[in-house]
Amino acid sequence: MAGDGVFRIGTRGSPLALWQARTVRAALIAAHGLPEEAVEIVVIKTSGDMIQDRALSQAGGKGLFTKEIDAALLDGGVDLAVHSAKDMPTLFPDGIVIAGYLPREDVRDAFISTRARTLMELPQGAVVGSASLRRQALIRRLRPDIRTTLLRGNVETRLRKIAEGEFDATLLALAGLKRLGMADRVASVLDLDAFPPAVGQGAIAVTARDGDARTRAALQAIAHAETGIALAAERAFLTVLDGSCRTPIAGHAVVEGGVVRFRGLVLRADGSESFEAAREGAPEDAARLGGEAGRDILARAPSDILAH
Ligand SMILES: NCc1[nH]cc(CCC(=O)O)c1CC(=O)O
Repeated sequence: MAGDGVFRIGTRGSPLALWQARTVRAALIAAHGLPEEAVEIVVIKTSGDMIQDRALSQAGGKGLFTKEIDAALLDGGVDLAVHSAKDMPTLFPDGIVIAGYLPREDVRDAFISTRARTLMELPQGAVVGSASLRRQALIRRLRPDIRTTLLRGNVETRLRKIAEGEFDATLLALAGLKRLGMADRVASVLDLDAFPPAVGQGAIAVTARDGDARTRAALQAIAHAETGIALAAERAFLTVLDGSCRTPIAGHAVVEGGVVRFRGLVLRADGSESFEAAREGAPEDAARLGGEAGRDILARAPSDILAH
């Protein structure tokens, strides 16, 4: 859209979002030998940024972080947008496509606490703050005695509340902490098997207008194919199960030696039950494999777990 040859990148304004947008900007400049002024960052406030007092699952779900940015893309105010893949809705409006993903960061969750080194070592009845239904359910599956309460806000706010003793512990994505240079706050890293990540965790997605060949071609040069394959499996899984954004869901795919391996999990909110499915196959079948895993769980899980 930009007749001036400039690429405008839309992003939220949180420190993590800005880090992600700057990383995409630097990658574009490096890949195409662009001058600094050829890629601009445009900060866009989203509805999700204004809700701090309740879980987002209670406020309308994930489109909250993308709606205003999608509108800016569609009206040409920006040419591409950068998102944490974890916070994206399963569907974008007509006319917007995911043009690629950056190479994925570590997908695991990190344990942060002033009281213990690991989740299992927390004292009986400890209070863990988290806004994530998945983390709450996985915690209670491992430690039914632990109380989980709502803890929202950006990464810095959450770390401050732990330091001030408002909660005994919290869990955050290791990816975000690394990007913000705060990995030194991590007490321990959770095991992938016991604590599978959210769909998209650690991945950064770039969206563009479907018909904008110039921007899409430019993004092709920085897109990481294996991350795209993994995300195709994970997002297909989520799409099948997305009946309710109040269901704790985990999903993770890896591409190794030309094979994609996916594992997905649906939990009851209190962690008392969980349903798992795994598939592996050719990378070009990634979306089909993720979707099959989702339907497998749909066929087995009690309907009240997945109900609205
Ligand atoms: N929901 C907020 C959010 N979205 C992406 C990340 C971390 C970075 C990532 O997963 O790429 C976080 C914070 C967190 O869960 O700790």
